[in-house]
Amino acid sequence: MAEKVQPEIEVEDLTIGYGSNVLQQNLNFDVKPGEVFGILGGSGCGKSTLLKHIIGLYEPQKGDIRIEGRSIVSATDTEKLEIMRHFGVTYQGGALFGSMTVAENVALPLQEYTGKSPAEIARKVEEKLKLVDLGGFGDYMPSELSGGMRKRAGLARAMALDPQLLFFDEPSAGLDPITSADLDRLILRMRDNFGATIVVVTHELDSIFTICDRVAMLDKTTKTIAALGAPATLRDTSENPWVRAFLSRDGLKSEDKADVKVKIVE
Ligand SMILES: Nc1ncnc2c1ncn2[C@@H]1O[C@H](COP(=O)(O)OP(=O)(O)OP(=O)(O)O)[C@@H](O)[C@H]1O
Repeated sequence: MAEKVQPEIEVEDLTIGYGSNVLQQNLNFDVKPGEVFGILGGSGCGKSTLLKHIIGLYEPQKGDIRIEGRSIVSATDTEKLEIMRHFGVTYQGGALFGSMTVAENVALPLQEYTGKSPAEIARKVEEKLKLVDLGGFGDYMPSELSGGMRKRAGLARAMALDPQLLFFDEPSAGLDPITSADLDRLILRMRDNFGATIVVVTHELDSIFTICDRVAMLDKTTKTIAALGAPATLRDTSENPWVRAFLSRDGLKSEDKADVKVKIVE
């Protein structure tokens, strides 16, 4: 009998929003260990907000989120910090501190969370920079790097503590297609060589099919998950025309548009 593996992340009956405004409700899904899981949906449907809830930055209006079995919603501040130590996050712009060198940026989590000596930290920083093909760039300032290099430096910082769980918000936004494909390869390397579990918010269709094992598609109209599964399967077999259109380059066909209206009226 197959061994039952505990999900890395469990999202249960989750409702999220700001103030009394509900963005998404009744969200239920798991992220399994070692998978790349995509959060998709139209602009403003609440993808980044969901990610921020999962990493414990916001409190949900309702429901629970468990990371490796531990609720990040009901955790005390100390417990939350302990859970947060186990994962790495990169934000949209790479979010490096502009007044620090690349190496100093990557060293930050190591200085904050480990008792490593400066020499050990320097070794670890160079190892992580090499991993993202930025070996030798430690002394550069973020402003001296290209957009793609800054994103990779952000990734190196997110990986400084060797987390098993990584979160990326729009990793390839604003990058040219080649740089974006490099970043995709890097994400797959994290999964395949280090067994990392990765949650990614993305718009890029190429990326979705290249890196995501499964996706959750958030619908802005119904305010909940429209589809959950492997992106190619959803594109080819979903009964929801919006889901098929979103995942294909065709856009909505006219008969599907009529279908969507009917569904909304229902
Ligand atoms: N701190 C905040 N306070 C109030 N409203 C917010 C806040 N952050 C985001 N919003 C609003 O919540 C909605 C969803 O935002 P969010 O960034 O989660 O969407 P998204 O799906 O990630 O969008 P995009 O694809 O455009 O980045 C938007 O209408 C946004 O203006």
